[in-house]
Amino acid sequence: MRNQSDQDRYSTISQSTNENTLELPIQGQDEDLYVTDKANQKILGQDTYKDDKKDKEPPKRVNIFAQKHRKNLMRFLQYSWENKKFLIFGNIGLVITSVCQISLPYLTGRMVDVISTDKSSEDLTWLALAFVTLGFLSAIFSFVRGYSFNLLGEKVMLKLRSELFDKFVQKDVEFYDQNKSGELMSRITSDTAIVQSAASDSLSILLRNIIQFIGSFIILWIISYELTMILFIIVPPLIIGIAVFIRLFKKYSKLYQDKLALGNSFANEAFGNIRVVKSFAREQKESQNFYKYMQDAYVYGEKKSLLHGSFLGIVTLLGEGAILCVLWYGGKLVLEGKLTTGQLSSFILYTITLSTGLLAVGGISNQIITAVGVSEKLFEMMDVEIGIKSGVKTKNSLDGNISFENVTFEYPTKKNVNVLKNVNFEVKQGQVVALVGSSGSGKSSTVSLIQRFYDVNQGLVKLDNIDIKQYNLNWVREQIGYVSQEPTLFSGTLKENIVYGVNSYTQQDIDKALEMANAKQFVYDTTIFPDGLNTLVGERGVKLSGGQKQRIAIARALIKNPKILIFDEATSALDAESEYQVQKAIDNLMVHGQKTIIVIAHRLSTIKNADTIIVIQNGEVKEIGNHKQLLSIKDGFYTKLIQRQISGADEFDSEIDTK
Ligand SMILES: Nc1ncnc2c1ncn2[C@@H]1O[C@H](COP(=O)(O)OP(=O)(O)OP(=O)(O)O)[C@@H](O)[C@H]1O
Repeated sequence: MRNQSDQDRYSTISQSTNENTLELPIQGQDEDLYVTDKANQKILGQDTYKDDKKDKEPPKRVNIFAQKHRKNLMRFLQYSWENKKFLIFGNIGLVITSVCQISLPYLTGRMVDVISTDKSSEDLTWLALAFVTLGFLSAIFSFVRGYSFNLLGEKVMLKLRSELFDKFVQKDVEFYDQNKSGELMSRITSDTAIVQSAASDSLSILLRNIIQFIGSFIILWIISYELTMILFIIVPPLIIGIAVFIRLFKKYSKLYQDKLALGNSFANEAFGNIRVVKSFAREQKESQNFYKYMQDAYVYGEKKSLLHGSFLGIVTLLGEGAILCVLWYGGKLVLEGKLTTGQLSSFILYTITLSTGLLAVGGISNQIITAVGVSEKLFEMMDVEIGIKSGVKTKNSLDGNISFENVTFEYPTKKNVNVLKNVNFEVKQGQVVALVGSSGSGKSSTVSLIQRFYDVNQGLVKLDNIDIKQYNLNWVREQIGYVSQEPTLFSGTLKENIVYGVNSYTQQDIDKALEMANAKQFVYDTTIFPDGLNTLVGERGVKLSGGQKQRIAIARALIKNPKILIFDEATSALDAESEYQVQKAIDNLMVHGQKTIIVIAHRLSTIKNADTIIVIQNGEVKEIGNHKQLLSIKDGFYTKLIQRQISGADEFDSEIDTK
């Protein structure tokens, strides 16, 4: 039995994914089956992101003949056309193997006639030689086709994936406010794979099957129109049966995928929060819950199996019935001398080719339609315009003066909520400024504007008295060093993390940055890090303590020698020693006074040391001044804030000096 919280979590995930629909391509003949299976796997892989993003749209089926979709189809075919050599070779291989394969039933029929009627061993040898030649040709060109199309697919995927990453990584921060990283990841991995298979061989295979279908039909008609008429009686119910099966199979596949998606979502959450899982000793419970999700999927798996089995049974029955009818009626025609035994054999083989072609056309076209739908979303995201346009201005060096003039700002994802309202302040070069205010008052938003992650709605943000929009965007960001509250490192070595933002550096630069960040001692302490700078930090720097991470992040910001340094002081519990070490690093920098330093300050010691304190409440600047000046305002915001901190009795209580 699920307990209540499990049920809540279960139903939340259920609601989040049930809206998603998946289309499963049907299956056709050998290679088409392979392609279709690939597509299934890709669609299956996509579930991971479906869970990540509740409102992630499923791959859409679209009418590819509508002008918009045709344009889209042409756009992704463009990726194939860039590698036309492989496309052409693949298609040559495809056509030659198709011609060979379509000739084989005819040769088989001729051989039967030679054996049973002509009884000429010379003809038989020639026919056998022709058979072998076609077989060889077929094998060689199958290789050409397989190799070319697969390589083409890889090339398309390489281009598409790197292009997507490149486009995504350049988008505004706003883009990341709107799209979850899980979704972007799956766009790059799963969606591209779906598009790739359609862009490489699906269209060619579709074309080949259509040709084979029409070709077989014409040959059948030429061999015996009477017998072909018999097929007209059998084929329609077969097509209807297949259509019904596909419908049902899709329905259950979708439900199966949905259940799998729930399981994936659950597993993602469990692995992502593994520390919480362990600290509550929930491993077994999580395993049991995961099993339940899988069991739910299994129920539909069972239904699919039954359906699949029934389908095979019915198709076999109808197929064999068709062959029996052809044999019976065809046999009569042979006995009446209207048909040879060989022609009857060819007829049967062409009937098989015709039906597999029919199945494959359905499967592949479904796959292409799905791919066009997927690519539509991909291209749409790729084309999202970058709102933050770079200016052109740069300077030899920035002095570090910052000013906000009547700045009003709302987040693009939260229209009509002014996060900053008519904000005015000025920071002179080399000053240390503390931004203080209660949670949600707008401190981080202010520093986001200084880094031009967003543009203001009204007013101006100026650097050295010039509108920030006039500057080259990369140049502006190069002038600013930023250390976030919970600094994130990249997996790699300590050194790679420190030099992350600079193209050239010397060992002295690293050492200086480490020293200023108060990190040199621990980095070079071989009892802690035997590999020194070459120590691998693990994913997101998990192998480092909070304080160590913070100091490496400070060194990373300092090595580029920025004119403006922005700190978001950590509020999360660093142990006393780590906090002391980080604080020492910050104090070091504040003393230097060569940089403009903006600290989103939480600790009184930092606040007190600042030249200027800017008090922000509800997005408005309420007070500006130094510690003493602000404390002298009776009932002032700052005074109250400090008093609240004292009564809150957290980190300030031992240091507070309100005199
Ligand atoms: N990316 C965002 N998209 C939409 N709204 C946001 C975003 N970031 C912050 N906000 C909203 O803007 C307001 C100000 O947030 P901000 O992070 O600037 O506050 P803060 O003073 O830095 O808070 P804290 O001290 O808790 O970090 C809050 O109401 C917050 O919900």
